[in-house]
Amino acid sequence: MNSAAPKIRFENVSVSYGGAEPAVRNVSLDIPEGSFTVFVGPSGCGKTTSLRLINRMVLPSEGRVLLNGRDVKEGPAHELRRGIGYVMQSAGLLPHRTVLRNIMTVPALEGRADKNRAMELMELVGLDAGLAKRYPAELSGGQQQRVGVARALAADPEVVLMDEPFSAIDPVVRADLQREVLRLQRELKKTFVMVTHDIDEAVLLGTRIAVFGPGGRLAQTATPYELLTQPADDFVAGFVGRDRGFRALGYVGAERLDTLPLAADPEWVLQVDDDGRPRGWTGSDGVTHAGGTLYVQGDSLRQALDAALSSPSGLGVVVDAQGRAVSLVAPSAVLAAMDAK
Ligand SMILES: Nc1ncnc2c1ncn2[C@@H]1O[C@H](COP(=O)(O)OP(=O)(O)OP(=O)(O)O)[C@@H](O)[C@H]1O
Repeated sequence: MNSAAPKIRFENVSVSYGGAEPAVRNVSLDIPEGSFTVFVGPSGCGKTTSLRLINRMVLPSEGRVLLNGRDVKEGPAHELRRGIGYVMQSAGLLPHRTVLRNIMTVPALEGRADKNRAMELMELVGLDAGLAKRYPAELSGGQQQRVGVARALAADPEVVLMDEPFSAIDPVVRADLQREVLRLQRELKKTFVMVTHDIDEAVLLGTRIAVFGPGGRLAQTATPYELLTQPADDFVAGFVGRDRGFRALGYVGAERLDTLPLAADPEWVLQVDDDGRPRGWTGSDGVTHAGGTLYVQGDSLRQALDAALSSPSGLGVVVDAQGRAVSLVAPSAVLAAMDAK
């Protein structure tokens, strides 16, 4: 296949379940190979339906969906789905099967169950090998979802679909799982398509974000940065939220950030340890205060602004890769660097 051609293409796709409004309305969308594409939007705007068009769980009423340039309607559904892993909101594990047998569900159907491969997958998704013989009910929600991810990867699919995979998981575990999935996608370089209604999750994970709006309309497809800085219309701007400007800073490198010498402010003395790592700020009253967040050289402007605003002296500490203080940054310098963009 031509490498420039999209992995998945929606061509003027509409889906009607027979209601007054279509669930998906005239959606055209290209999903590049190896991308992490996120479908995001409020409830009921056609995200899940769109995801299911890819593995043919739903058929278009109009238009077509192509995978590798081929209409997904062609050929048997089971062949199509062999190349597409699917992770659901509730992990959807088979309760009477052990973790290991759950992971091997799809390969076993094809007579290719391989226990060593299943153990490798457990390790890949961060599951302790000791859990292999447990049953789903003996796992936490987060562990079950990891099993769901391992199962989706078991047949070595080229595309992985995930439908709100983290929404039933508590926030701390969710952050862990999000990081793992991001790492997995980068490592495996597969095409991931995920549905969420959480814009922060979309911005965190997505390399491409498709925002769905009321009536199953595709309102915008963009990179996270474009979405935060150039929402296509009022609906997208409202959905993305009010602090989008601040979040967009997370994507802006700080190449042209003006910094100050460590002794720039006579009122405040930066304390450092023997290795030059910051240990706090001593004010003119002689009291030493804990420092704020540190800004590691090369990080985004968002981190630079955070360091400046959280510092008791009002000046953020810039550190090198070894954590040694090298300079200071004022909030005004961050704003100037933003303006220069
Ligand atoms: N099997 C179905 N039969 C009839 N109507 C359906 C069916 N599945 C979805 N719908 C309707 O289609 C519309 C889009 O639903 P869909 O589940 O795709 O939206 P969604 O954006 O994923 O929403 P949510 O975030 O709530 O899951 C909704 O109005 C829904 O009620």
